[in-house]
Amino acid sequence: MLEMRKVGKIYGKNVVAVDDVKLTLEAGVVGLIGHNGAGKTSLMQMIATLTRPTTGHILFNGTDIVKDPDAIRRRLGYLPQDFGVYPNLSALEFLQYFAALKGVSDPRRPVQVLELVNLHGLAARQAATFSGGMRRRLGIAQALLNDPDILVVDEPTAGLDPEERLRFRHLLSELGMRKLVIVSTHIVSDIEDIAGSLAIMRSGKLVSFGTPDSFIAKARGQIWSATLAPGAYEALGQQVKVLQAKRGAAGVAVRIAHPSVPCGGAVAVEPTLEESLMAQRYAVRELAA
Ligand SMILES: Nc1ncnc2c1ncn2[C@@H]1O[C@H](COP(=O)(O)OP(=O)(O)OP(=O)(O)O)[C@@H](O)[C@H]1O
Repeated sequence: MLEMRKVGKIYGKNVVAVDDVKLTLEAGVVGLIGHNGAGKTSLMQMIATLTRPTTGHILFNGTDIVKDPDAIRRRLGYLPQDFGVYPNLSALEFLQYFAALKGVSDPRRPVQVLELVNLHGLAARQAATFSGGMRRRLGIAQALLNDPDILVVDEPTAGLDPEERLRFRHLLSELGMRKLVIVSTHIVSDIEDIAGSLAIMRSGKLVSFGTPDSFIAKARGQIWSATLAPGAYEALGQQVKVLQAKRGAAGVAVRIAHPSVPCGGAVAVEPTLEESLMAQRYAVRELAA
């Protein structure tokens, strides 16, 4: 459905934002994971035809989207990172406005998409009074107006509370049953239960692509749990990669990524997806010690 052939993006003379990305995607949820500045937004903007690749080609159902951007624009929904709402319009008016801009002529469609994102009870309310999660859902509703085959969503859960995150995840997961949903994030937990595949970007390159299980399988036998005295914890922290540390009465409970037994008393544990990605230096998390 969507094929990236050696796609590159250079800003100005020498900022390489995306570097030689080759990837073919079909329906399902794809998590695009990478640190800040990895090139996720740049890649998504090229898919959304908001900017052109400097090198390479992107094909949608076999058609080059630079030569024929309308081929994908008609079938695409895009929720940018900095999506804003017009403060004086109600949720329904906002969608009616976007429907007109997008040439969606069916007058029932704005109401249908409000139902899809579970905001129909708030159709008459001013979007300016919505919470962050409601605004994101309204953003998705806007992106769904044309019933797209591809939905591109950039950092959708930034600033959402846990309940809103969960609701949002369900929504993307449902949409991924029928569409290609590309979700960028640097928060692994946002997509771990819903992504069928993960594309890992670093410094503009696609460094790994696979199912969540394949990343976990690679880390199996390399994630350890141990409880250490504070002094021992500090010494060990210099030698091995500590993924998580929690101080308690019995000492510091740690989870460690290491190719072999890292210390006395360490027990091999089943890796979480986040730990698997952290072990391979694809994801980071602040340590809570
Ligand atoms: N319009 C631009 N002009 C110049 N450099 C840019 C532009 N947009 C992005 N960059 C640079 O390109 C690189 C990739 O940025 P991009 O926004 O694509 O990364 P990202 O993975 O989406 O990051 P984040 O998670 O912070 O949104 C960064 O070095 C960034 O500073």
